[in-house]
Order: sequence, then structure tokens, then C-alpha cells
Amino acid sequence: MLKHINKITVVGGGSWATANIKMLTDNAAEKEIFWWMRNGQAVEHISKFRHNPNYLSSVEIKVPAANISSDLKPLIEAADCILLNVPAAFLKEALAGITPEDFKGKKIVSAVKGIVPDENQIIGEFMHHKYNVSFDDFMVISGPCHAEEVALEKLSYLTIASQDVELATEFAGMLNTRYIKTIVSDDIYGTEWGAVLKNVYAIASGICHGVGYGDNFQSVLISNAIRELERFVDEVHPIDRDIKESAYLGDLLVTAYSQFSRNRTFGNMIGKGYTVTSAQLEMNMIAEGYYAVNCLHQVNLQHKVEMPICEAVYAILYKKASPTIEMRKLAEKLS
Ligand SMILES: NC(=O)C1=CN([C@@H]2O[C@H](COP(=O)(O)OP(=O)(O)OC[C@H]3O[C@@H](n4cnc5c(N)ncnc54)[C@H](OP(=O)(O)O)[C@@H]3O)[C@@H](O)[C@H]2O)C=CC1
Ligand SMILES: O=C(CO)COP(=O)(O)O
Repeated sequence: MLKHINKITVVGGGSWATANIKMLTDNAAEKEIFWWMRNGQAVEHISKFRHNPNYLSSVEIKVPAANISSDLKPLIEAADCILLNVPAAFLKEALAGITPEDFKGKKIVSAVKGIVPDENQIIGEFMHHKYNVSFDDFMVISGPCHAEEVALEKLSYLTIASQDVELATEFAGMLNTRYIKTIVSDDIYGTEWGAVLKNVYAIASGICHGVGYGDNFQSVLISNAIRELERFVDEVHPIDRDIKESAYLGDLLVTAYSQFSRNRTFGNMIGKGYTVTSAQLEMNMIAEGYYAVNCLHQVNLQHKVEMPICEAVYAILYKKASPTIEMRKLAEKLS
């Protein structure tokens, strides 16, 4: 098999980027890794002490200091594969100054689970329209996997999706370790949209917990959520897919139930009465579902898929609807 990927630049300095750095450097396949993050102080700290001071700080960083920088352009130039790992809301800002020419001939991997605001596009569409990235050169990393469990080396499964299954297989071979298993898929759209939606359902799950519903209700909420997710992905990209696969149902379950989920934690705080701003400040991490539900609301104006859970979360986060009342109304629509 022809090898396409020898040098990978990871773009982003948060928890998941740090976990991806760990997986890529624990994996034995030959490759060189570069790492960009916007925070210059974190670059200095990592270069000196070999740990990210702000996220997953227990993880030992094995990327050479010379390959870590807050200057993106040279790092993109240096690599043949770019792994995007900045929250979708900040992706445009992170890529400011980067042109389609800079991405020419490179393989692009998205580990982002969000929608680019204003464009309301998932990452594959955004990279295609703004940077001329062909879908044949594009991959997605998804699946039920929290960065915190990667740091603990707990067994996890990732799905690598691409139209080019051979390419996805090559990239998957760069992530496999004792604690990471990979699955290859050709469903880029379903994988991306599924990951976006499950974040919103995890917020709903957190809100329900916050306002006082128990596990019994939550299980009904999540079984409705997977049906809502399936309705939407089947509308935007109708192919034969099994929604029970781990990239869809698995990711929904882990995010809706895990103590590590940012989205669930954020929702729980909203249910308990925090404002959006105070919940965001308290968390110090990004709940993608907050931004995504606004974009989804716009996107679904065209598709008109029945999405009562997304609409309830949208009303609470963007229309100041009461979580208690909105969840009571939602409960009437679930089955
Ligand atoms: N965490 C996880 O387990 C997983 C996350 N993902 C996805 O990975 C992506 C990155 O999330 P994750 O690593 O968890 O993020 P974290 O919540 O761990 O970190 C937040 C990241 O966002 C950056 N950021 C925050 N505010 C801004 C801003 N105003 N402008 C630019 N950058 C900003 C931070 O940079 P700084 O530190 O400089 O403030 C930091 O890199 C998301 O799409 C998420 O859904 C996917 C799978 C698992
Ligand atoms: O995507 C994730 C797990 O698969 C991470 O979800 P959270 O952003 O809610 O932590």
C-alpha cells in the first residue's frame, strides 16, 4: 500500500489535541509529529517540562520541542497531514492567514465535533468550500472516546471515516496502540453529523439531571435522541448505515452518561440554574453542543426534520426558556 502520511501537524492545544498527540506518539508507526497551539506560554511550558500545563497535564509529551509552536503556517508547510482539533467555533480564527494553497496536496483529518458558525457547515464541507480540500483527501476521527480516558490508557475505540477507505486505514494504523482500537468507515457525513448531534443530546441529558429527572427518564430521553439523530442524518445524507454502530450510538451514550463529558456537565449546570456565561466560565472547557444547537436550528429550517430534543435545548440556551418548563413540555413528546 502506498504510504501518504509521514508528517502530521496537530492543530489545537486542548484536551483532545493532547490526547491525539499521546495516541500518535505512543503508536509505533514511523512518523514525525508537529504541534500548534495558540497559547505561547503553553508552548514554552511543554517544551521545557514535557507536559501540557492546561489540559491532561499528567500526559508526557514526546513531541520534540523544536516541533511545537504557536506559528501555524510553517507547521502546515512542514507536514503532509493536518489534524484539525480546535473547537469549531474558533476554527476560522485558528486558520486565519492560511490559504487554500497552504493545504494543497495535504491530507486533512478532523477530530472536531462541531459546526462552523455562520457557514453552518460541518468541517468536511467547510474545508472543501473554503480551502478546496477534496473529500478524497479528508478524514474524520470520531467514536466514543473521552480525552481523560486516553490519558488513563483505558481501552477505547475510534472510528476513522473517509471516502478513501485505504487512506482511512493508513491513518488508523497511526493511532492503534495497546489501549486504542480503530474502526474504518466510509460515512464522513453521518459520522460528522452524528458527533455534532450527540453533543446536543448530552446537553439535554445534563439539563434533565440538573432539573431533577432520574435515570429512568434519561434512558427514555436517550432512546428518543438516537431516533432523532437517525432521522436527521438520514435526511442530510441518506445511505445505508447502522445507527447502532459505536460512531453513532456509542458516542451518544458515552457523552450523555459520562462524568467526563463537557456537554453533559454544561447541561447539568444549566439545569441547576446557571446562566450560559457562568456555566462556560465555571467549566473552562468547551461544550461544542452549545454552539452547534444554534447552527442546527438554522440548518433544520431547510430540512424540517422533527427534532423536539434539539429544539428544547435551543429554546433553553438561546431563547431563555425555563429548563424545568421546557423539559416538562419535551417529556410530553417523547415515547
Ligand atoms: N475532549 C474530548 O474528550 C473530545 C473532544 N472532541 C472535540 O475536540 C474539539 C476540541 O475540544 P477539546 O480538546 O475537548 O477542548 P477543551 O475544552 O479541552 O479545550 C478548549 C480548547 O479551545 C480553545 N479555545 C477556547 N476558547 C477559545 C477562543 N476564544 N478562541 C480560540 N480557541 C479557544 C482552547 O485554547 P486555549 O487553551 O488557548 O484557551 C483549547 O484549545 C471539540 O470539537 C470537541 O468536540 C472530540 C472527541 C473527544
Ligand atoms: O466526543 C466526546 C466523547 O466521545 C467528548 O464529549 P464532550 O465534549 O462532551 O466531553
